[in-house]
Parts: sequence; C-alpha cells; structure tokens
Amino acid sequence: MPHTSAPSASTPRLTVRSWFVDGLTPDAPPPFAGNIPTSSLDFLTQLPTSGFACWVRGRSGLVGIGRRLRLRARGEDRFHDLARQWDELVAAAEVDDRVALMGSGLVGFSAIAFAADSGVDSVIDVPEYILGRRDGRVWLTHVGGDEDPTQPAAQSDELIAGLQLTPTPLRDQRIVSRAPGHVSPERFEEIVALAASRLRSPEAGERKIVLARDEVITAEDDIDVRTVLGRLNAEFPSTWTFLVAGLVGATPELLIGVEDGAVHSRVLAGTYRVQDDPEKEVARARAHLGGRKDSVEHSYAIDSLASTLGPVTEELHVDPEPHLLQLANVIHLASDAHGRLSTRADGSRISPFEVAHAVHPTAAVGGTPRARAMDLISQFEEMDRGRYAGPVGWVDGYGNGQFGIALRCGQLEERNRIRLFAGAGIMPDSEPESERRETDAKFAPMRSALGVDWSPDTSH
Ligand SMILES: C=C(O[C@H]1C=CC=C(C(=O)O)[C@@H]1O)C(=O)O
Repeated sequence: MPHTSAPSASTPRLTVRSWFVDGLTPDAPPPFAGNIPTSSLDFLTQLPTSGFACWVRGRSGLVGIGRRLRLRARGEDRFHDLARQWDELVAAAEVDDRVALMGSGLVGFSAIAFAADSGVDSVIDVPEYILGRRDGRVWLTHVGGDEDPTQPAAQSDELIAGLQLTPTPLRDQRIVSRAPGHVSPERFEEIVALAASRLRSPEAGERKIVLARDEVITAEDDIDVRTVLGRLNAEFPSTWTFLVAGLVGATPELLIGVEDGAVHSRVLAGTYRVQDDPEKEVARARAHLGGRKDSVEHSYAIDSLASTLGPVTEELHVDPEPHLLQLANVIHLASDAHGRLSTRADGSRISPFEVAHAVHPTAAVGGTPRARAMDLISQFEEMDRGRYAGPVGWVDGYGNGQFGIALRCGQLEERNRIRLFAGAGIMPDSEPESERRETDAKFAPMRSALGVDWSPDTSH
C-alpha cells in the first residue's frame, strides 16, 4: 500500500488508462501494427525528435511521449516535495489499469538535482503516453488531463491514433566544437591535487571525495537525441539508458530499485580504463582494481550504502565481494545489494523518493564521510552539477520505481548544445593526471554517441 496524501484542490485529476498492445490488429496505426516495437532502433525512428522521456535497459523499459505536466522542486526538501506532489497526483487520478505490471498506470519520469543549493529544478515529468515493455509484453498508457472528461470512454484505437507517430529517419548531427566547461581539464588536475593533499593531511576528516568536470559540445543544428539513445543502448546493453528533462545518458549504476516491496541497488566505485578490448583486459583490470586505492574506495561506497539503506530496509544483503562490471570503455568494481522495503507503523510503504533520499549522495558521487565530502565538493568544484550525479528514473502510482545515478550523461542546454559531465573518486594517493584521464574515459560513451570525432588518450 503506497503512502497516500489527500489531493489539494489544485491537484489535477488525471484520467489514466493502461492496456496491452502486443496483440493489436495489423490495421492499428504505426508503430503498433504487428507486435511492436520490433527493435529499439525501429521504435526510436517512430518517436518525435523531442518531447519524450525514456528509461530503457536492453529491450525493456519505459518511454514517455509528450508531456501532460511537470512537477518541480528545489532545495533541501526537493525529495520530500516531489514525493508529496506525486502522492497527491496519484491520489487524485482516476486509473483504469488492465496491465497491472510495475510501470503501468500513472508513471512519472524524474531527475533530481545533485545538490540542495543547485539552481536547477528537480522534476517529475508526466507524459501523455507511456509505452512499456517488460518480459516480452508491451503496453501503452494514456494520461488524460482533467480538462478532457470524455477520455475514459475513448476506445484504445482512438487513443493510439491520438499519438500520431510518424516515422522520421534518425539523424546524425555535425559537431562543430568541443570546449571545456566551468572546470577545464587543467583546472581539474589542480583541484584533484589540492583535494588529494587535503586528504593526506593528518587533520583531514575526509577520506574520499568525488570531483567532476564538464565540457560543452555544440552541433551545427539540432541534436537528435534518438540517435544518441540508440547508440548508447546498443553499445552499453547492461546500462540504463535515460532521457529526462533533457538529461541524456547511460548509467551503469542503479541507485535504488523498488519493485513490489523489494529493494535493490548496484554500487560502483573503482575504475579501470579500457585501452583497447575489455574482453582481453579483464586480468589486467582485476589486478589494477585489486590494488589498495580502488578496493578501499569501493569499501567506502559499500559502507555508505549499507548504513543509509539499512534504516529503510529489512533483511539487507550486500555482496560479500565485489565483481567486475565490464563496459566498452571502463571496467568497474561493482557490488549488488538486496533487501525488503520497511513498512511504516501505519502499514504504508516508504516511497522510492524517500529511499533515494536516504542513500543520495552515495560515496560513488559524493565521498566519505558524506556531509564533509559535500562541503569539500562545493569548495573545490567551481560548478553547479545540476542533475548530473543526482537520481534519475521513474516512479509509478503503486510505490514502485527505479532511480539510477545520472552518470555518463549530459544536459541539453539548447537544441544544438549539450553539457557533458564526468567525475572520479579522489583518494589520498590519487594522481591528478590519471584521474583526469579517468574522466576522459567516462566522457567517451557520450562523446561517441554524439559523433564527436575524438580519439581518447588511452595510456595509463
Ligand atoms: C563519478 C563518476 O563515476 C563514479 C562511478 C563509478 C566509479 C567511479 C570511480 O571509480 O571514481 C565514480 O565514483 C562518473 O562517471 O562521473
């Protein structure tokens, strides 16, 4: 039972309808004729070039089309404010859900700012249509506004026709510049050196801090995010590919998943930069990641996850040993955690926003100890991270949701301009140049998905 909030008078009364579309007749409008989506690429060409949201891993996930409404929050209470607004929206909605799977019924896509003092809104976007795919089943959800009382009676075919998807070929943008952002590569090395020396000083209370830098990619004309998402999805099948409020990327790290009362999380810390072929470099990566710096760095991330997830879960189990997570550009030390969501005294469930709030920021994006590391980040990093390194994902009206950590991503600032972000965990023995190279390896997925012609420096 999700935690319920009484809707206020101003809460829109949405009419929500979900139904399976994998058995539709061949005369249904495209792309629903004949068991769609046949492949993620086929499906992407059906999407509009903008005005959609997605959370997809492999061939499963959710795609939102159009925008019914946006909920916003800022500041220290942003998680709580979003949770309250979402609960009110859910309580006011009229839902006819014939699918009853996680991610059916009312769904919102959410991206939350990394820091409480960010000048960027944390949001929940509620689309007009949501296409879901899970375990081979495909469903569609229509979200009608309260201005349209006829919607509940509309036939599925009429609702599908309202989607008006017209295939347009995926485009490749011509990149005209790649420029340093607020934190240049040189400045990044300087702040890494400063941070590492601070961590080495006997009076330092911090043991690890994650520092990041940004860069700005400009294209000649509009960036086709469908192309970017298609490439990320194909090249990084084990990651969660996302697009929420212009934040686009493919994260290998699941902050929290809450599904039918089960909670899971995948924590990463410790990185090996792939030089050529990840398959052939596994032994080298294992040796590199077995070193003191990366294993201690990883243990901080595990400790912070276990201590913050503990209060909101029962029977929490964390992998006793990390495993290697192999991606095309980097190999990480990874650990998975599973538990059951605690229930409140009144029997209601804790919302995914609260769980995300409890664990954010993990040591993978903040540091250890958490509060001191956050102070140091704002002292050393000369930028607002915005939604980079914050939680990004979806929630439904039944208390389910998934939030990844927004890594390997960029924020669209204009239709032809995107700001990319990448960071690295800084330890007392960190070498500035090596950490800067690690950020280059973490920029690589977005650079290549955007078609930036650039050969990474692969030397260690
Ligand atoms: C901060 C980032 O990565 C984090 C996640 C995995 C491994 C990390 C590391 O080894 O430093 C980082 O903590 C980023 O990709 O921007």
